[in-house]
Amino acid sequence: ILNRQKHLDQNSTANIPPGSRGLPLIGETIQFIRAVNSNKGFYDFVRNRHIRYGNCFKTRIFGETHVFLSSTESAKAILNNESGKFTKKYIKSIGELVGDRSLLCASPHHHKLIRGRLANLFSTSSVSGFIRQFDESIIKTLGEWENEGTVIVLDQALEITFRAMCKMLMSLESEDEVVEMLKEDVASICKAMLAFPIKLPWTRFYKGLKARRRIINTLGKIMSERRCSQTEREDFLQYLLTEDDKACSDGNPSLMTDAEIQDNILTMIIAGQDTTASAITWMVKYLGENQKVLSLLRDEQLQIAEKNLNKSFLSLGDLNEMPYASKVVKESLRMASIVPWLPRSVLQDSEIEGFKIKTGWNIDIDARSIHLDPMIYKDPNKFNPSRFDDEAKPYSFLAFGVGPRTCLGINMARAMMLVFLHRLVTTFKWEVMDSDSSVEKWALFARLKSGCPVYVRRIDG
Ligand code: HEM
Repeated sequence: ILNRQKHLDQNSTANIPPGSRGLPLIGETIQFIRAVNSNKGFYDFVRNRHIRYGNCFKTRIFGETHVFLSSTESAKAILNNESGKFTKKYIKSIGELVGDRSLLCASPHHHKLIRGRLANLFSTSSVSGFIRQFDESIIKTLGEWENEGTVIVLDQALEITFRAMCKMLMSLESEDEVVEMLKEDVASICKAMLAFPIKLPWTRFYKGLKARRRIINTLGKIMSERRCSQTEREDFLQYLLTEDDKACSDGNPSLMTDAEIQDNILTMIIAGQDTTASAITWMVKYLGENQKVLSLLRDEQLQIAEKNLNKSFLSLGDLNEMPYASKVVKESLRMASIVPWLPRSVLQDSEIEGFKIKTGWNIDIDARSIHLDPMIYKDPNKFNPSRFDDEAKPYSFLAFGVGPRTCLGINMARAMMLVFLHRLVTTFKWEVMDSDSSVEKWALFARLKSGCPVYVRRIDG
């Protein structure tokens, strides 16, 4: 496949990508929603068309044209975006739910400013502090598991990651009343993200919007209380407010408005909770089904546990000494492809892989197909962390994206997965009680429908 990306000229012989435009006006939206509402999940819609049409195809959903691409060459060109011809774009429903000031939806210029501000929050020292907090919380949760019993991993992981996000962003503790309410509202927003953007009281989308409004109000109240409080907190919100106040008192314009801070705190909860919890759940399933891998992993982790006998919590240094666990995390992310495709919009007519791509179309890099391409990964459906002993082919590992829109929380996410792994494998043995790989309906990120029930037994029990 040629990776030629150039201005279309009058004489271009490039073709329009293959694919069906579906019915007038609604295109293939019904087929898409049918997949969203099935146990195979919304990716099934893309998988079927990828099989039928190949690495580049076109469809129409929610009134817009989408082109799906699944080659490392197109990933490189589009995600790096050196030509400046592409911008990030989510479907309308997602945009309205996270808010137009969220860095997910901001214009390229605005995105640069907000990302610059938020990137400071993810410094090495902030990740180090987070690891300690997170470890403490994991130890507490695993301590509550019975000596022997069945645990639903997804429920536990959603709880743990939500608590971690609330603490890191706003110093909210699980006992705080507001946390439970926020959790339910965030879940309603996530369920509304793939819904028809119809605002009628009984629709999923409307309920998601109402949940968003409640969250924004709560965040507004938390911010006002913070401004009046004498207590200095060490969290993301404090940092954003202090920087902002400093700029204003120096006579500079506000760095981020309150509305921007609110949209972006909400964005970080949504971007960080569900994704990491789903990834942890798949990882537990893959390990439970691959005992040889688990045994190698446990050997590595028990050595670290032994070395840390006199230390209560893991540090960043410990996580840097987990080469096998890091490969387990990477392999789990490859196989699960939690974010199945990376959405962009075309700002200027282009030619990609020999096909015409028109201004205004959406272009989606199909990360899942790349992750499961046998030409890139040998035996792609085999869970084999050692495949990452060698460097992966450039642009073939897209779990966190690449380029200027790479996941901001990548180090936090990896840290959460490694800390969870360490505590799990050094405390428990487990058996996966339901091997069904069906995914939850309406979920934006691939979540196991079974939630992955496991029967756990303490190692020393
Ligand atoms: C395993 C867990 C996670 C996965 C698989 C994941 C994956 C991704 C992916 C694929 C993107 C979009 C990249 C693109 O479109 O090119 C993204 C963006 C983002 N992620 Fe994550 N993420 C995870 C955890 C987190 C966490 C823990 C946080 C924050 C605490 C976070 C914050 C963000 C933000 C703010 C963006 C938007 C970046 C931008 O548009 O500039 N993510 N993530």
